Amino acid sequence: APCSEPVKPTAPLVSFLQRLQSAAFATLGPDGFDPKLYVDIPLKTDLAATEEAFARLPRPGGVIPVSDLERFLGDYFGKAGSDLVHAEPADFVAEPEGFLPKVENPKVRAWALEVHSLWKNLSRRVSDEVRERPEQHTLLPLPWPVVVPGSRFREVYYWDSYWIIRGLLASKMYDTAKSIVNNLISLIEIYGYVLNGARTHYSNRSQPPLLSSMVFEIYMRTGDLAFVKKSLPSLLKEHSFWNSAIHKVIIQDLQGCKHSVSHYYAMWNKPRPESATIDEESASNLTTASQKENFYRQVASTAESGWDFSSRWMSNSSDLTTLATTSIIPVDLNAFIYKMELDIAFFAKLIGDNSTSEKFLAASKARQAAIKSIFWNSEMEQWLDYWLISKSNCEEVYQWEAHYQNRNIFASNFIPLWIETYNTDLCKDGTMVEKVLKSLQSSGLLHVAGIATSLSNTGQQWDFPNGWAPLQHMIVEGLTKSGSKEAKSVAEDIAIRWIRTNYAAYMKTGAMHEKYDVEACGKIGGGGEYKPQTGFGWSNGVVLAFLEEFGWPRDREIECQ
Ligand SMILES: OC[C@H]1O[C@H](O[C@H]2O[C@H](CO)[C@@H](O)[C@H](O)[C@H]2O)[C@H](O)[C@@H](O)[C@@H]1O
Repeated sequence: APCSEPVKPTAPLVSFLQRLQSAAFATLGPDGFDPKLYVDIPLKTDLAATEEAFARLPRPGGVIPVSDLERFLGDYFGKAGSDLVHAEPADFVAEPEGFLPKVENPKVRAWALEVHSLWKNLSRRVSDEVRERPEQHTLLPLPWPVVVPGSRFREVYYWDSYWIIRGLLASKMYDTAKSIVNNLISLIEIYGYVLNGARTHYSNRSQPPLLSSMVFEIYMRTGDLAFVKKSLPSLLKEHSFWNSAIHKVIIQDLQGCKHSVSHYYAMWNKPRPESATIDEESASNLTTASQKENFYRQVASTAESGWDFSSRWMSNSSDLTTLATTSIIPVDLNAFIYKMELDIAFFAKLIGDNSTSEKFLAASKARQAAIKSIFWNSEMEQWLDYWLISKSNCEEVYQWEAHYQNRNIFASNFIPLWIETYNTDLCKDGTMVEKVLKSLQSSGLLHVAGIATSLSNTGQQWDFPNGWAPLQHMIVEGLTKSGSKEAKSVAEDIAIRWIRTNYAAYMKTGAMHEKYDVEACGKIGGGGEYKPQTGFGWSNGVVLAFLEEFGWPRDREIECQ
């Protein structure tokens, strides 16, 4: 699914930069080579002149000599990242009034203030050059100030922005938080959805849809109704995108009820421009053009999931070419869309649009029923991804079968806990939340330094032993709000472990990291296709959000125990 296989056209600039990337790879070799750099660099002059100069470069034996390549890069390109200039956020103050009132321990408070000050390092605005000559940049000219994840991730990313905003709200930087949302809204106005990231070549896919959650959190802090009113039309467009032909699948359950659910599906069937040399190598053993096209679509669709890459999407966890993301109905994606529906119903009611509110309340009820029928596994007390197994590639209605639920354990199996009505419903059943909690406790995911992404050590970055800030946050917040005392205390324990590991790694390396290794306190994560990154937007956001929620008493040690 689906029957049509859409592909977004590539911008001529991206095609050229990809050729440059491939030539640079031939010159420099794989050691320390980051293909993303070549699609991030801005042109100094027009594309035609740059292409002509590129064609004139000497190529003895088919390879450009290092010195010629370096000279060409210096003459014709700006530095990667030079098109987003540092811009101190106007609402940043060194110690905001009311900042983390429950953090009493002086060491933790001093560190939290350092993490808070990292917003200055990560804040940027798009340079005037990009607005004047957009055709010379892959960077998109976002209108408002931005906050980037950090290091090689020099541009705005969609789902990262949710946890960046959670941190900004703890830092009382409400205007910066709103600018981020306004930028994402500007993307919906142009493309109809929020892009994976703010570069042209990310326009063939989105990322986990958390825009409504960003608006919700900002509204809860600021009470800004005009902001909600401005956001609502874009949220409606985004909802249509995630329920349009490419993302929608119908599954009929055992009672004969048909459920509409969503999956990830990128409009792309070629190597990802930011990782083309890697994707081509991964596909090198595939023999036919259609096998390669299918693989590239699976790769891009996995990038849309945010979990790039993981055994979660592979039928053979040691073979990346078995990625089957478009054939999987992910439990977390449907939980996010369920939340989007609840949020839209809430916002519409706030601004007096009752008919939209009722329509989305009905949509949320249907999604809630679908989540229960398709994903819930009463034996394991978890929500499991559902695999679409069928002979034909584009069935209209899939028949649900129990053995197509993926019984492997992933942190995503617990993400519905994050959606508040799930908590309410779980609690109605008294012991239900305790059962899900027990299932989490016996899952093998809980470790000394946080929640592992999965149980399989595949070398992929969204697998064991890596722990990611967003996953810790959603599960901890879900347990905290569940109404169960026991769940809240487990949540606090996970948050404490996570804060300690972030602190220890920061003291050792002087940086916040993109991911951590949950097997040991203070150990950073690894694996995957690029070097571990620092900065780092969502990790900073989650630490600040945890410290705001749980505080840190004066007499509790912050060092690894
Ligand atoms: O360059 C390779 C891939 O990198 C991104 O994915 C990873 O970083 C993102 C930014 O922090 C994060 O949102 C994502 O969950 C990570 O896996 C990018 O999103 C991919 O599209 C890209 O191919």
